[in-house]
Amino acid sequence: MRARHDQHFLTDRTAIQRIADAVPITGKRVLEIGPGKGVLTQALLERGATVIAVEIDPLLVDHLTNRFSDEIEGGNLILIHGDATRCALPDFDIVISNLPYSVSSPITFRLLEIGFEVAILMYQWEFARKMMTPAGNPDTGRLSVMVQTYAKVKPLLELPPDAFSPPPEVWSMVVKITPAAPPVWILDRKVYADLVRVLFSQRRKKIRNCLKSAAGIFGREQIDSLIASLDEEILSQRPENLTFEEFTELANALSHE
Ligand SMILES: C[S@@+](CC[C@H](N)C(=O)[O-])C[C@H]1O[C@@H](n2cnc3c(N)ncnc32)[C@H](O)[C@@H]1O
Repeated sequence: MRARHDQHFLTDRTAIQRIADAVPITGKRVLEIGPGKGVLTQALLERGATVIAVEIDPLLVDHLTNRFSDEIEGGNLILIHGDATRCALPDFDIVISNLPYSVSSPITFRLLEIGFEVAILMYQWEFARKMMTPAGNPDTGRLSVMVQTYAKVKPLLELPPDAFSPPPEVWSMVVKITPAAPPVWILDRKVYADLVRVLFSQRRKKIRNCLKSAAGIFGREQIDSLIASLDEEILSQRPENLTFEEFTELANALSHE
């Protein structure tokens, strides 16, 4: 049975230290999503960070409130009871979290939209691999294209199920995500995000048909003139075959200057 709220608590002491030491955090505002019982929170506080911890489970919020009453009172820990996919978040510099795996995707998209200096995040192993798959590869998808358009992702640590209690059924991977300028200038980031979403929602279709079915979003005239301007070589590709430059070229052609 899957644990409620993905509650698998990290017990491997070396892994906790390596995650907390992955980037310098003294004096930084660190967002931790899903602090659980607070093992990573403790390590982050010990390194001189101000931690903003967002936990969905009221029982764990009570536990954290008791465990860290001094740090909360001193302003070093801001504890938020809420759903990190949607609750209001104060400003932060860095994100360090052992994420709840069932909401990895919406949380990652949200963090990229908000922006951060660097993120050290633990994901389900397969999810992390997918995120690092380059464009133009059969395994690529909306997540990999969006993440790699705006950031560099580097693997840091792989963890077996027995690093957690209770052990999950899957392996985990910690990655470092560093925001970076897109390879090609994107005129309108919303249009780019909409286009990538639309293309990968029909990933088995060719680009011509994907674009035709997106007329409701971008306008019939815009889509017709884009299709008329494109080479057959692009129109007959599938989304997974496009490069970052080609996604940008299509999105820029649909953007208003
Ligand atoms: C994999 S556990 C990690 C716990 C802790 N960081 C650790 O390493 O031991 C995920 C944590 O995220 C919390 N959680 C699940 N969904 C959440 C959400 N949408 N927003 C905030 N916290 C969430 C769970 O209650 C749980 O404490």
